[in-house]
Amino acid sequence: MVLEPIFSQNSTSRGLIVGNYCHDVLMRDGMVVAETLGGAASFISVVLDGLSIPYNLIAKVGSDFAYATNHIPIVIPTCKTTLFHAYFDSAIDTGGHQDRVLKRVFACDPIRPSDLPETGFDFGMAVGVGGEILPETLEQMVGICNVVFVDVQALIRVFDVVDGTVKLVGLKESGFFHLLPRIGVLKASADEALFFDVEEVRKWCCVVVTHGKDGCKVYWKDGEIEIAPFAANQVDPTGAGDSFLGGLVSGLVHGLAVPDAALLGNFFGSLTVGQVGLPRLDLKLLQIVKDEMQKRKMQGIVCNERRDDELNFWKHPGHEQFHTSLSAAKITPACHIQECEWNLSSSPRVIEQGNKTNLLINSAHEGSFQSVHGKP
Ligand SMILES: Nc1ncnc2c1ncn2[C@@H]1O[C@H](COP(=O)(O)OP(=O)(O)O)[C@@H](O)[C@H]1O
Ligand SMILES: O=P([O-])([O-])O[C@@H]1[C@@H](O)[C@H](O)[C@@H](O)[C@H](O)[C@@H]1O
Repeated sequence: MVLEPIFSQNSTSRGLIVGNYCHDVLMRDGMVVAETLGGAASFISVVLDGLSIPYNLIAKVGSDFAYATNHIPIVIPTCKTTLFHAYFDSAIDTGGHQDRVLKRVFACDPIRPSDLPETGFDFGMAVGVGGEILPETLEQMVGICNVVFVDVQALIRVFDVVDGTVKLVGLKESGFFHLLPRIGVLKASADEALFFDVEEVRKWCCVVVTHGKDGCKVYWKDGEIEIAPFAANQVDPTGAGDSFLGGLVSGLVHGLAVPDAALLGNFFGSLTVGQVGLPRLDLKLLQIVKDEMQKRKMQGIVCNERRDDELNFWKHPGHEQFHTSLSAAKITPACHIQECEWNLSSSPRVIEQGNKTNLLINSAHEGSFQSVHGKP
């Protein structure tokens, strides 16, 4: 298992995030309800910035790119920014992603090995959304990063040639399969995990499967463990997995054991589904999270003091308390979690400009904001 190197790092570890930013347009029953900055790289940035983890980010966009971001992307003047249209159908609302049809409308340039810096990184994150990560790019990443985290969506998404509908192919057919023994963690949603054999892949790398409102499960060569979710009022599932990965990696970089880091992943995933687009993280909340992470270290659960990689996969005493403390942070009155009081089935239109979000209240929806409290 190639996870050990990250345990020997500390919060000054430098990461490399690779994946394009994109424009996301969310539609409900044929109507545009929100336009937001997207791309796994942008969701992950929010979490890493919030937890003060330094990183370089390689993303490409077109000259139409509409947002201000902390990390400036490479602008390709001859391309448009990758654009996704996500169609939600309120007639089949399962509270997750199953009701969504996702179409890639434009694809910006792929990220090639020559786009990556030559210097070494403590960790890398291969987090493409529109097919921009090539096998040779991932190969280069595993060469320059001590440990690489991969979102399987970067490897197995294919796009219908006529209308861009996102489909998935088996990991074996993806052209990336041979690289699995060289990566640290493969993250997949439950739907994506159907496209590879977890029992086979866990022999080569740690596999984390996310289960929406039910949390996640971590598999490694000799064991597996379920990690409890956090309650959330889901209004938009987009980017939950990306924020999850940001939380998981941040936890590991800060020296948490794998179950605690995965819990942090669940925490940021739950914050993301409560908002449309990128999560807006309250500074007070982030400070509480950092303090709680620090407490976990003080309890002696410091992975970078352990040389036994295997031990880092099991829950240590205090894990449940860590969950309780993070849950409490979400409902601390001082922390203004900006969860929306409406969901995509009955929502005002949200337009993000720069890094600000505007709600354009459509008069047809006035007075019809749908409370999502009590939704699964
Ligand atoms: N409705 C929800 N309530 C609470 N947490 C959620 C919810 N949906 C997602 N999450 C959190 O976000 C993580 C990723 O969500 P999931 O839907 O599994 O991934 P993806 O966004 O990649 O499809 C989950 O493991 C969970 O921790
Ligand atoms: O995780 P998920 O919601 O299936 O997939 C998402 C895409 O649909 C979206 O276009 C993009 O902005 C997100 O970063 C993420 O990749």
